[in-house]
Amino acid sequence: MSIPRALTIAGSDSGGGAGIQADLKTFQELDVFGMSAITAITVQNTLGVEKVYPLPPEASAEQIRAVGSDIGVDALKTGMLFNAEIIELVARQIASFGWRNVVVDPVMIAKGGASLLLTEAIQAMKEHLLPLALIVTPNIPEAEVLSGIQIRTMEDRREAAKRIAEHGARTVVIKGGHDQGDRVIDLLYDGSAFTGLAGRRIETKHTHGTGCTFSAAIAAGLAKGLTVERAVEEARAFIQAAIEDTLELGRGHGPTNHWAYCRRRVQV
Ligand SMILES: Nc1ncnc2c1ncn2[C@@H]1O[C@H](COP(=O)(O)OP(=O)(O)O)[C@@H](O)[C@H]1O
Ligand SMILES: Cc1ncc(COP(=O)(O)O)c(N)n1
Repeated sequence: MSIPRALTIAGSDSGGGAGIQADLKTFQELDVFGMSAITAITVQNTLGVEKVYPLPPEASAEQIRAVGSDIGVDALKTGMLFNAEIIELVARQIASFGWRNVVVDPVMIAKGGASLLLTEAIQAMKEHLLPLALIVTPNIPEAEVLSGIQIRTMEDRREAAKRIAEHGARTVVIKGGHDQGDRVIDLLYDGSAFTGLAGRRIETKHTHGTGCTFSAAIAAGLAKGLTVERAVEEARAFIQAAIEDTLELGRGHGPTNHWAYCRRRVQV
């Protein structure tokens, strides 16, 4: 039996709700063997990011080389990459292995406002990483930065997706977590057609790590051989359950519940 293998290249969240920790929990729940290449260590809890310690760029590259050359990678995701040097070395490793199932979560700013990507690194992300992406998953503020346009309407969102695709990402998913109203819509653009994945908006402050969890679930689906559309659909169901079954941890913006999706499946 061959076990699907997924790699996360991201920052560590000591609070366990986002970053590497969220990704590995998600891989585990979705029956995928999880591996990690840590790019930075954050001192973080539900109240916010207190400090960021980026690792030397070679540390990220060497972790990727070590797992890629031995264990193998069926799919990977990137999260917090922090600076241009890390982005360049990570992109070089991904390209040298020729990995295709690449999910880029262009993490820029934590929900609490801390910067997880230096402004000068945005160009490196567009130039080196987006061309390698099978899927890129910006939230609305990240989509505005990557596309250079302000997003107010659904039409703006479609235009932004087209512009982001011009950087080379095969599929663009603009996430709707920042939507107002009673529905959230994640917009998927595959280079020719748009698909809206709508869900009920859950009123909660416990959404720490939603984007990390969502992109990790997509990578898990790709590792198992799902199509892009199926992997995104399952990731939406995973994050919806994880937000709904809140854990109420911490005094600030708490983590989502990584057990929820699979526990529900066992019950039905
Ligand atoms: N309050 C919410 N209710 C339902 N789904 C949500 C909510 N907040 C986020 N999501 C979903 O979580 C995923 C991550 O979206 P988002 O929160 O926008 O990402 P990020 O963490 O990068 O800001 C998306 O699939 C989005 O639709
Ligand atoms: C290490 C790390 N990676 C990513 C996020 C983004 O998550 P969120 O936007 O939910 O704060 C984070 N807070 N910490």
